[in-house]
Amino acid sequence: MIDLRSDTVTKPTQAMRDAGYHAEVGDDVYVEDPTVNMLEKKAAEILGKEDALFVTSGVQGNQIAVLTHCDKGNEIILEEDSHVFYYEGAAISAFAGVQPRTIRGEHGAMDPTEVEAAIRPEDVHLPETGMICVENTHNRSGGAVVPLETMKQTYEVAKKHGIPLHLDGARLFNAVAATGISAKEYAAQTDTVQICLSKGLGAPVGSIIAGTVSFIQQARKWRKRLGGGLRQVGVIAAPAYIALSEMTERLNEDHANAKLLAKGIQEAGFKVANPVDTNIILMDIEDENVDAVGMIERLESFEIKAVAFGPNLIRFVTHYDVSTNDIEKTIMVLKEIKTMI
Ligand SMILES: Cc1ncc(COP(=O)(O)O)c(CN[C@H](C(=O)O)[C@H](C)O)c1O
Repeated sequence: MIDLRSDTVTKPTQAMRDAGYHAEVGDDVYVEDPTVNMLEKKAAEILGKEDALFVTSGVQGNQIAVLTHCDKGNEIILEEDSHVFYYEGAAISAFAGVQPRTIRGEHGAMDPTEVEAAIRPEDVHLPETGMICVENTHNRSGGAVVPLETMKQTYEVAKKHGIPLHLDGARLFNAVAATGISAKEYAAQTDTVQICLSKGLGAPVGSIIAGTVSFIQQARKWRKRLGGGLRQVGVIAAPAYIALSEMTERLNEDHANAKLLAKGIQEAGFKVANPVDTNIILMDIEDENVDAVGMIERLESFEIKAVAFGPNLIRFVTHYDVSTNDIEKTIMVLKEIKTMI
């Protein structure tokens, strides 16, 4: 089985499993788990933030950021295909009582001028803009890297208007690997940032949110309110620590595999819809005699898994558990399928 559905399917390495087994633990509600404390300290250092908090998932991290930054009745500005808007079950409204103000980005990057134009003026009729949310890399644009300059200009707008900027950096380290720009430099253009340890970095569970000491203090309270008060969390924080400290360097391997697959998709006679900056490839089958559901079924008959990103769009994601050999097999299968449709 070659699983190209997502980098969320990565399984922990043996070293991660051993680390979890041997982890020193304590009750994290009393902030006494030495392993998660070490992970949070390391994450804050890497991201150049005062403090950090381990959370159970990227969604929990993003939603805690919304709950901490915003008040009920606020509006948040975010990209129309962003994860926070598209895939988090309207949690921003369900939990935080805020409404989205979406902007269509170019390869996932919102135009800072459009962001500024969307900020609400003070008026009794209008919601206050409570937060601006950026996503880098941008999942639904095919893992597109949002340029640092765009992030800088967006953050300038946010600071000018006194509005907090949160980065959904679920795949931030993929942007780092693609550009050579450090996580700290990207995070410097944000007030708060969420990074996933459980995707391409291979941890079994977990994300980190980072920001000021005061933000993390409030975020810890919101995490508790959401039932996220973790006890002997070192068992999963130890693998996450390995993910953060040892698994970022290898992401270029995933990017090379992604480019190899993109080339093979084109050789097989299909179209690639994105520039393939990182580890995500979008295959456009609009002109084919099969839709996304039919293509997924055909791939599965050859023991290859992918996901539909639209009626005629297939997403493939490369990751730690996909080898170059798997990519070559996938290309051969696509060539075979092309002769069948
Ligand atoms: C940009 C971004 N931010 C946040 C999340 C949520 O992370 P988790 O809650 O799954 O840990 C995801 C997960 N993305 C998943 C995937 O790509 O397969 C699905 C779509 O939820 C994400 O892509």
